[in-house]
Amino acid sequence: MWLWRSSKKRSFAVSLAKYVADISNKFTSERGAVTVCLSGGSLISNLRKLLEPPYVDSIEWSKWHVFWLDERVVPKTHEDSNYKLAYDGLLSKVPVPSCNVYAINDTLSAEGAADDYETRLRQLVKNGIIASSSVTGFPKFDLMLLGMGPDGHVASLFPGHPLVKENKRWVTFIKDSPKPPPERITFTFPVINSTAYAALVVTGAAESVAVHSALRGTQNSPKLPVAMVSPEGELKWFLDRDAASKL
Ligand SMILES: O=C(O)[C@H](O)[C@@H](O)[C@H](O)[C@H](O)COP(=O)(O)O
Repeated sequence: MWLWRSSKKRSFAVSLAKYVADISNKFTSERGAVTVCLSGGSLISNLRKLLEPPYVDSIEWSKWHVFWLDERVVPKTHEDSNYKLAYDGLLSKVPVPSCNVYAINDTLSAEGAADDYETRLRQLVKNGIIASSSVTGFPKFDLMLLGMGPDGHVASLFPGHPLVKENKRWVTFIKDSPKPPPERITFTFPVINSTAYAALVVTGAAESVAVHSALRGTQNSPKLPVAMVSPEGELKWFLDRDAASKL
């Protein structure tokens, strides 16, 4: 595990952009594609430096395949949509082919959208776009960019919710999310923990208690979802000064 903490907002976003660009370049040169999973929340604005030189020019955007770790079950045009957030803030500004952007089917119910997303992922594993973990048999994405909520949730896996224990499905759904809106789909922990690279990108003082619990907690501390992120590959934390203030 690797931890990056910042005292300046600017260098935080630059370090994150460099990390994403380096991983992108590694996979696009090694296998001609990179699979990148996004979250909602503050992540997209934290990726803002990707839109500036040298990163914007060094990344082979045409080889990006973009997925969502979790998505709210709302139309793609809705203000709550994680797709819309990423499209407006990042994807509309870089040349990722639209056929490589895997949004949920927003005409389906939560259950239907989760089933449909999993089916599409299975097809992409068959086609070799998404790698497969020889250790777990679950899909092995190249890079997952995770946010974390003040309660320690990641993706739409919330503390104390039975979904944190799901160990068969790749994608599942929740209809009682404590963070609105209530209906979402989410990757499960076996998928998150099969990834090659994972970054936990956390900003803000409200998150500092959960950051402390995950990184410095004792055996008696409650096991937050964020503390269950334990990828097959490499995990890096990117913390701004406020999020790291209790460490
Ligand atoms: O759809 C969502 O709600 C997000 O994907 C969610 O899991 C997010 O990553 C965290 O809640 C952190 O959000 P902030 O970065 O805004 O704290």
